[in-house]
Amino acid sequence: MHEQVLKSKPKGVEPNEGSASIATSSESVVDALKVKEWEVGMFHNEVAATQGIRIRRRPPTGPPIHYVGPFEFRLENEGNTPRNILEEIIWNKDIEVRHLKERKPIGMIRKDLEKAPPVRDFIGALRAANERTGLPGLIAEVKKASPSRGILRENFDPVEIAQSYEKGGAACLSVLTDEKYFKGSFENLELIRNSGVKCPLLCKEFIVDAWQLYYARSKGADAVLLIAAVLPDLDIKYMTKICKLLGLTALVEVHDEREFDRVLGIEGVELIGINNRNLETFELDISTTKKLLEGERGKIIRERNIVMVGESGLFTPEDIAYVQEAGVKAVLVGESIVKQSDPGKGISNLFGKDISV
Ligand SMILES: O=C(O)c1ccccc1NCC(=O)[C@H](O)[C@H](O)COP(=O)(O)O
Repeated sequence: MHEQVLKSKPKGVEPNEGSASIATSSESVVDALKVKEWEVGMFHNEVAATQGIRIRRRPPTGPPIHYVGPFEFRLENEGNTPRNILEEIIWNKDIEVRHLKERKPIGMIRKDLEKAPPVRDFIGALRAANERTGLPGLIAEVKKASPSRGILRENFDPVEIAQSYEKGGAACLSVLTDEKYFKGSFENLELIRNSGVKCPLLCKEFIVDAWQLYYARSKGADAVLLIAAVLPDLDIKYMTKICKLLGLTALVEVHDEREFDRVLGIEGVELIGINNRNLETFELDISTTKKLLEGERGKIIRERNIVMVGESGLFTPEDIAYVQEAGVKAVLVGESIVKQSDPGKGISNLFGKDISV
């Protein structure tokens, strides 16, 4: 493996969490633990790689520190530098969730859960909209920014946008809660939930830990996103079970055939999204939805009555017709509607007709 010296620093200067400062015997134990953590992280990645998952999890403490005299060195190699934007988001999320968990352990969240608003039927709302309009049920996304598009809307009032979406005929809403890359927040989710908006809410987060499921529910979410490009099968199985216990709907997202086949192998999945956007390269291609639903996979979906969602890159009535023809009963749309001065009217433009009636 190619390695290069990333940084050196005198001992005692803290470079990032967990680094040792003075070489004592207790610190060599700490170092040994760090090496162990690193190895466990590697093990997780090896298991994930056997399932075709390219997104690696962050090495818990980075690679082991090497001491040379009064200096410590970390080695930069392909194992401790994110390879693409999705991997970078996931590595940051790992750190963020670790800190949030420390501040709010699961025992504390359980108390909040008792006070959480009742769960709304996410899939039921999508099916009802599809039956009512004959068009895919709309999950309208409340999103201020994204890594691929930058700022989408300067004048961003999450509640106003949510209300306008609901008035325009959205069946459900997707609320970005990631702050660093999407300028979203859990505060937005709570504000929308407490504003009188009745649409069920998807907490659009990068889930890396089951703790986040409890947290999302405690903040009023009705559904969460599980990304197959990030989560190994066992995590998806475990998390879908927890979702069921909490009453949450899991929208499991795939982007290619391999991810789709993995998800179809997991019992109890009822809602699957096909993301037309490659989250590693940002490439958009709405034929991804069609390609994945052709042949045997489409047949399985129909037999199991799974609701399919076409996600990303949908801008025109022709795009909607194209993914509907491919077999989706719902669509998840952000950019094309959130950018409109009147997002509700943006929905009519997107569908080519008023779907609120
Ligand atoms: O959109 C991005 O740049 C992005 C980057 C990394 C991870 C996820 C990302 N987007 C999430 C989504 O897929 C979209 O927010 C969602 O499907 C709506 O897409 P669009 O209608 O194209 O805004």
